[in-house]
Amino acid sequence: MSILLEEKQRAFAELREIKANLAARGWFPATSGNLSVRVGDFEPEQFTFAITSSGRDKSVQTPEDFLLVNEKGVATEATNLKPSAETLIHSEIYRLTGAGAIFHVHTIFNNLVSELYWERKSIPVDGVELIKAFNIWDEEAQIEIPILPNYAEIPRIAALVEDAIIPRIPGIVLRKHGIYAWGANAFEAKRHLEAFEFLFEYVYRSHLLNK
Ligand SMILES: CSCCC(=O)C(=O)COP(=O)(O)O
Ligand SMILES: [Zn+2]
Repeated sequence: MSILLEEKQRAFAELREIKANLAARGWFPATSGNLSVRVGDFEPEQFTFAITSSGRDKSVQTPEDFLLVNEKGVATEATNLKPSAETLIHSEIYRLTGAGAIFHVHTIFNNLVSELYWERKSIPVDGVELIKAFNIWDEEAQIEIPILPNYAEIPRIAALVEDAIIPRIPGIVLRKHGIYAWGANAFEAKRHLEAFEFLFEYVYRSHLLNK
């Protein structure tokens, strides 16, 4: 699949902007986190996406921050850059959802609630207005946000994604690790990520209040 230079530049510019925005909130501590945006045509078995390079300080902007990879996570252009260590999780989410963008961050609140609700394997949220950010408009909606184990081997986590995805919930949490939030495009993925983080803080604080 050939990607036009223009499409690549647009994707990198989008990632650069979202990276700076999320970094300003402190959502990439210690080089953690990764971001991707899909580029070009999509078929579940063949697609391309732009993703952050691995291990870099995501709070600084450099010419080496992003690269293009295919659905197997292999670079599609000659480069010395290494894609995110978690690229296979992005690939699997794209394959299964056809999303346009995926953002992954580690925060204190997503780590805390993933442990608090680990045995349940999902984080319950009841009747909070911001659930509407997921386009769920029922009054007093109740949702469950899935939690997966944080295995050291990324392919083992990727293999669990298919069974974990709940179609109306655009995110998955890894235990004591972080969240993957996605959307049809970068605007929607950011809205979803912000909603998840708001809800995690709400869930954690209400747990303390009810103790
Ligand atoms: C120091 S963070 C450990 C790896 C991780 O969870 C992460 O999100 C960043 O990995 P990447 O390879 O995308 O930099
Ligand atoms: Zn991570």
